[in-house]
Amino acid sequence: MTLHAQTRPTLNLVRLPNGAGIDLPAYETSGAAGMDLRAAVEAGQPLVLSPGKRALVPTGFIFEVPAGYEAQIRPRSGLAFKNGITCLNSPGTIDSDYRGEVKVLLINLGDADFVIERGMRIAQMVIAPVTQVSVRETADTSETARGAGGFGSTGV
Ligand SMILES: O=c1ccn([C@H]2C[C@H](O)[C@@H](COP(=O)(O)OP(=O)(O)OP(=O)(O)O)O2)c(=O)[nH]1
Ligand SMILES: [Mg+2]
Repeated sequence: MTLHAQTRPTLNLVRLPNGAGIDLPAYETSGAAGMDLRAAVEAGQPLVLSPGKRALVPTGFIFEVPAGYEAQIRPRSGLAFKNGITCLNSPGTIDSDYRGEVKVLLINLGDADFVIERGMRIAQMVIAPVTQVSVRETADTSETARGAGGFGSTGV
């Protein structure tokens, strides 16, 4: 089901000079969680990512993430599966008070050069609500059945 447009928060964005002609971030299907982001590398000067290398890829936009939300930059599964391309800091966090260009930190975990052309869809961005908490130091915690068990404590 498509979230009705009137109930959607608005993502204001500013196009930077290097973003000229780049498609706006968009949901590729009606129920998509993420909007695809495109590489704003220079036309005719593709970025070649060799195996094991990483690069900060510009998107050409400043996003004004609404207060109370964050933007998560996540890999595209197709690029990950076919080419070993992923976001090194996945999910990347775009703060609602960030006013710089959004960039995508890609790494090539595959075994071949990966060529990033201008306009290529390199990652996806999910807008998600966040909660900020007040921090209070206490002497002890409440007791639970789990206690300090973790990291496989419940078995396989
Ligand atoms: O994939 C990313 C991750 C972050 N950012 C931008 C937006 C974000 O709001 C800012 C800071 O990101 P983060 O908090 O993850 O990085 P940091 O290393 O903690 O830097 P800072 O000290 O600036 O917070 O950098 C991006 O453009 N792309
Ligand atoms: Mg930070």
